[in-house]
Amino acid sequence: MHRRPFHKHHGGLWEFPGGKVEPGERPREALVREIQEELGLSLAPHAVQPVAFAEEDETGNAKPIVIMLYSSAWDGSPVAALEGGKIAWFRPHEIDLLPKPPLDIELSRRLFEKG
Ligand SMILES: Nc1nc2c([nH]c(=O)n2[C@@H]2O[C@H](COP(=O)(O)OP(=O)(O)OP(=O)(O)O)[C@@H](O)[C@H]2O)c(=O)[nH]1
Repeated sequence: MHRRPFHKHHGGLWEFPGGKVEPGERPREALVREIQEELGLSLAPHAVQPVAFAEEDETGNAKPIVIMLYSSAWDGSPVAALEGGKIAWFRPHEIDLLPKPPLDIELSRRLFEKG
């Protein structure tokens, strides 16, 4: 998990590592790029598999955020939180207890199949 830098939106909260899809990019290409930039890890695009998605409530933001969660195999170990914040490994029951932004709460429920 990645703890967002304190000065940013949702600062100090733990999220699944990733980032925004750039124009002209496929979602999984964005994930491979973001994981390289943020963690220094190379993912093979064919090893990346969709797991779940979560979307902001439509009654709120006029452009609701959608976050797609993928799983992947990889080689090596994450170097560090290369773009700020902190990274750490947690077991599922520990992820449950971490303070997280709303969509990551939903994604972790889906990932660990709690409905
Ligand atoms: N992970 C996560 N991010 C959320 C949620 N809701 C929400 O508005 N966001 C926002 O979505 C954006 C995610 O973009 P990002 O992962 O590239 O984060 P970032 O702050 O490094 O991006 P930026 O500095 O380029 O804006 C952040 O501004 C984050 O605050 C949520 O539930 N989970």
